[in-house]
Amino acid sequence: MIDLEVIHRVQETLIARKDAAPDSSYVASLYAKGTDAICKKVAEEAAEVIMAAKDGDRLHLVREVCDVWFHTLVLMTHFGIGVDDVMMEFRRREGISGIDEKKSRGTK
Ligand SMILES: N=c1c2ncn([C@@H]3O[C@H](COP(=O)(O)OP(=O)(O)OP(=O)(O)O)[C@@H](O)[C@H]3O)c2ncn1[C@@H]1O[C@H](COP(=O)(O)O)[C@@H](O)[C@H]1O
Repeated sequence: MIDLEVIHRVQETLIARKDAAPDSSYVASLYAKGTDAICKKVAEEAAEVIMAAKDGDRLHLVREVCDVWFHTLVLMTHFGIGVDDVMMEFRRREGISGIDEKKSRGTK
């Protein structure tokens, strides 16, 4: 299993891009366009994930999922949310997952 090191590394780059000139990189230009433009990219990439899921090409789907994760990471970084914040939320949900498992078995 590959750990989350790569995502942390990419987020470090995204943090550094906050101080970069808008025309110096793709991410810096997205920050300069603002929240609406970043959200639009997330929505576009999510739509592309759906299309890839329907065309049945596994590699295409992996690449589109990577695009949506990446643009979500840009959005998170724009709002000062770290990878660890989301990992903590996953861990919290793991702690309550027993309740959901019972529900899915119909035992309440
Ligand atoms: N992981 C990525 C990554 N994934 C996708 N993209 C870019 O996201 C853009 C949008 O993808 P699209 O499929 O919509 O392509 P497009 O139609 O050309 O894009 P638009 O003109 O519509 O915005 C493309 O330009 C991709 O190159 C990425 N750009 C950067 N990264 C990472 O972010 C770091 C910082 O990037 P820069 O700020 O560009 O140096 C890089 O070192 C990488 O690690």
